Amino acid sequence: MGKRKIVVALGGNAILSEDASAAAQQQALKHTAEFLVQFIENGDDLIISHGNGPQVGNLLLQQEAANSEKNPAMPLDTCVAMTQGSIGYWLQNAMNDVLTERQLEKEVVSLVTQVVVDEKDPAFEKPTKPIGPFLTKEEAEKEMSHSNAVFKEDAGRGWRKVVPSPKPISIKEHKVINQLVNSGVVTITVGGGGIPVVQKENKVQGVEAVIDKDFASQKLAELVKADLLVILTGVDNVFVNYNTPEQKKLERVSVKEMKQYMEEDQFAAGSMLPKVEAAIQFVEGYPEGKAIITSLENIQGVLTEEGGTIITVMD
Ligand SMILES: Nc1ncnc2c1ncn2[C@@H]1O[C@H](COP(=O)(O)OP(=O)(O)O)[C@@H](O)[C@H]1O
Ligand SMILES: NC(=O)OP(=O)(O)O
Repeated sequence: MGKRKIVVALGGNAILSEDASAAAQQQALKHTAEFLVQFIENGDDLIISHGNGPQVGNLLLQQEAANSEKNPAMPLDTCVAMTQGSIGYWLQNAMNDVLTERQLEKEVVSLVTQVVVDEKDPAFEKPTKPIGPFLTKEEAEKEMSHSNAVFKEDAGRGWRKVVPSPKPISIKEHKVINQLVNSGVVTITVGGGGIPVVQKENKVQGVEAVIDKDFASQKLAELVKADLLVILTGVDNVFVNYNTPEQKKLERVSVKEMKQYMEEDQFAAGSMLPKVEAAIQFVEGYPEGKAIITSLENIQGVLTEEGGTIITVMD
């Protein structure tokens, strides 16, 4: 397999388990880096993106708890920037440590990245992006009774705060990201879906939202003309009839077939559906590209392009 330009989007389990301490997240990222380094050993050029849903929600709670006139809570765009920075810092060092252990010479950088959205995006009227901890129904109802916050049930896993999640239109730093990756630098970018901004003439202005990292990664893969968009999550494959006795794993799938499954409601909103939609959008917009949805543990399958769920425009 020749050298490829790959955008890898890291799912929640690559960063956070039960323990939300900095030390535990750094440890989880070290484990993740041990898998990711296989792309570098394979000679691929790597761009890494990651989520921030649990972290940005936790940070908002900390902001609210300490809010005072002298120490005001930061707005959501700034909280996204803060989590992009902290996770990028952990991941950059985790990658550097593993590269050093394997005696691989490679530069790694994490980049503060802003993603432009449309201020008229209907998502601002309808919050859908789950962030922060899972609550019980009773806890969520109590929170909603004394604030404007909206909580929704998240794919059978509990109740979570939801915030607007507009679609990415463009990525401010995409040219420099391309320059970095083309020079062989492992680039960590669009963390947490990117800092959401709207364009006001020649300036940008932050907006209160959390962009879905799978859509931001898709936009990035399109802008840098990646050969492969890899979406890493908690399962080796996308399934139809998921979690039922009839469940069937999907291996090589065309966009046409995937769209048929979407019509049948095979993919849960807020979990697998955005990944499938991002994969479809990438290969439709850039038919030379391929998208793979799989787990971190199955990177060997990605290296050979034989494992995971591979989505292409071809029938
Ligand atoms: N049809 C499906 N096929 C496979 N997994 C599915 C499906 N529907 C829902 N899921 C669940 O969605 C999860 C991925 O979503 P989520 O955990 O929100 O993403 P992330 O890894 O980005 O944090 C999978 O680990 C799986 O539990
Ligand atoms: N921003 C984002 O999509 O985060 P998660 O993947 O953690 O939900």
